[in-house]
Amino acid sequence: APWDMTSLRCNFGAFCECDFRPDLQGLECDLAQHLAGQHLARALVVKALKAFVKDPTPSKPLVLSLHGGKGTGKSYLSSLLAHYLFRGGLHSPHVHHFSPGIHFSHPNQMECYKKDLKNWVQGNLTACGRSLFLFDEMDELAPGLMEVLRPFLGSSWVVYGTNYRKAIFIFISNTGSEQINQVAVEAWRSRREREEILPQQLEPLIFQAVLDNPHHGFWNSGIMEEHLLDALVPFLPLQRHHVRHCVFNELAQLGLEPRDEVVQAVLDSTTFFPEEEQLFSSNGCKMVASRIAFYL
Ligand SMILES: Nc1ncnc2c1ncn2[C@@H]1O[C@H](COP(=O)(O)OP(=O)(O)OP(=O)(O)O)[C@@H](O)[C@H]1O
Repeated sequence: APWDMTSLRCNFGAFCECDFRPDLQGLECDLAQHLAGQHLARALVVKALKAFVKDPTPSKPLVLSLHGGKGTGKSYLSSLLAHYLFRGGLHSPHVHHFSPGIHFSHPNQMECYKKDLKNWVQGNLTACGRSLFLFDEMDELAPGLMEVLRPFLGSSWVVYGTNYRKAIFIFISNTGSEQINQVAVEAWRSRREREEILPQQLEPLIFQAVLDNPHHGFWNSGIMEEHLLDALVPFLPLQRHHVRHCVFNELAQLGLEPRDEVVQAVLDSTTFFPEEEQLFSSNGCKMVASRIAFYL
């Protein structure tokens, strides 16, 4: 319709919430029930979101960087987040997902990518301040691209008529996973509970790992140095019982009862590290869905 009230209201950028419909209680419940073994990620993300959503005029966008090994739940948590924040979830027109292999695959086109990305982010923030930008596989991003994002992440940049400070940015990578895994292994060896691992213990390790990784998109971007990230969110390696939890989730999703032989078959085909103790799944829960499809 020519007088669609939502688009009319959205011209007044500062008041526009577009299809942003945060249900943080729903998110908390879902995470508590379904996200296995990530007490730190859960607490950090929920805390950051609560503060951000309740503030009608945030001083900067919410910027989260998720770190951890393969299949530990980074993408899974991101999709739940989109689901509980936006009507339409990942399919909302205000949720933008970037993958280097798909969107930035030709290194010789970097200048075009930079220009396009900047225009895309700016254009979408003009259309709706409540937008979510999700960047996958940050450690495979060509260097230089993230520089164009830097102005959007801080508190000083202004676009006329938009409130870009209401945006959410999420960056995902495996950078720091070795350090995180090492802490988890050491905790186990010194008989400390996994739940005793504190975010303060991991944060400086992840920070340094990003600074030291020339393949990470933040390399030389100034984003780390200027502390534009609101949280470095660690994902711990998953133990046997967490993988079991993933199998139960997956079976429930398919409308099936838990079955011991399926759980056992998935666990038997999972590899664990370290070599001696066989504590943590090498691929987290990544193979669970396809293995189940195979064993059913
Ligand atoms: N902690 C978890 N709790 C419950 N399910 C999980 C968890 N981790 C992974 N899964 C399941 O495994 C699938 C794959 O995990 P996901 O894509 O989130 O991994 P990732 O951390 O993003 O890995 P990668 O670094 O390889 O992209 C998810 O879709 C989910 O079904």
